[in-house]
Amino acid sequence: MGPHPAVAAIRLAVRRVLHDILNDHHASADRPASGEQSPHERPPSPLVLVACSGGADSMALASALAFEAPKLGIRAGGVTVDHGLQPGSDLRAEEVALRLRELGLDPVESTAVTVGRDGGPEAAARDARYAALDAAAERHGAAAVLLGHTRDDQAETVLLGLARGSGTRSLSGMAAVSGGPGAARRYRRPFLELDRQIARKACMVQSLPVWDDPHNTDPAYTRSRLRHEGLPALEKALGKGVVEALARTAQLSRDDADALDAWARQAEASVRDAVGLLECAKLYALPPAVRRRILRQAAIEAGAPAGSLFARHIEEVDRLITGWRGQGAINLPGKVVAQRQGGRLVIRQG
Ligand SMILES: Nc1ncnc2c1ncn2[C@@H]1O[C@H](COP(=O)(O)OP(=O)(O)OP(=O)(O)O)[C@@H](O)[C@H]1O
Repeated sequence: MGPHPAVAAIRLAVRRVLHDILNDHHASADRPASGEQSPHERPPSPLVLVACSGGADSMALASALAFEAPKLGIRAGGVTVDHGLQPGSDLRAEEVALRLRELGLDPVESTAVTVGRDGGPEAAARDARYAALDAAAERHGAAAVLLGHTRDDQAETVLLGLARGSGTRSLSGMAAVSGGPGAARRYRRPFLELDRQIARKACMVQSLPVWDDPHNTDPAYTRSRLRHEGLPALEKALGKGVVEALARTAQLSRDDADALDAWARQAEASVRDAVGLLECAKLYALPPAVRRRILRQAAIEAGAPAGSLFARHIEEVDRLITGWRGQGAINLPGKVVAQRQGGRLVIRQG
């Protein structure tokens, strides 16, 4: 008898991603940086780490990784981050690490972080967590880090973007593959198209103990309210397919955003004058979606931090082009100033 369908589903999702990681690994081994590597030298087997909170999604992920990796000659390890936000969280983290070792993962580490306050509690915890995961990946020379985000998490992310009134990039949610410092394809999300219930079921039938983070049900957190009140209300009003539709929206938006980004990169060179300043008349002629991307990029290059640059900032800069009535300089985050001078748009740190 084969494995339970839920277990088969999580394993298949992980196996696909491990194949991608192996392909990337072999491609990079085929390009020796020094040119001195012997063509017969086999690259060492890659290490893949699972980022595990001890929750159902990432425990299911850890179990599938432990099962699939050895079959492909991949080493599998795990990291759990102790955010230090609840009493006894250090013991919890040790317990999660123990469970990961019991699954046969090696190396396994539990790493403690200090969560700051920047951007609110959720964003601060996330920043600290990714910094710790990046550091662990570097320390162990890992080829990739797996994250347990599911299709439900993706739907929540799309709704949050929608409610913020942001553009297609934000509606495109989380990428199946994304980067960390110095490693463009470090993070992989094998469960992004998988129903959260399947991960839960897979833990249950494998008798894996899971821990439910109290933050996930704490109504003080926006995402938690969305998960427990917002999405169920939407499903009640619109039908069960909402989560799937939102996840599909993410993919469609990602493709659109990628295409518009590419268009903006191409158009950028054509709107600059001989000394590299942006020409307002040429910007005016572009579609707003392309023009705003160019303006946003120019602000970032001038030193505005991407994370604090919002749509309303760019709209205001855009009005220097489309609604010119002699406005003064526009102040942007990072002490960047945008102003119109003699038909040119000057964006620089002031
Ligand atoms: N404390 C942690 N240590 C290590 N990885 C974590 C931790 N918290 C979250 N992650 C990783 O980030 C993913 C998303 O976490 P998030 O808290 O947004 O989702 P979740 O639905 O609570 O996931 P899970 O059920 O796995 O806890 C997790 O699946 C896991 O891979």
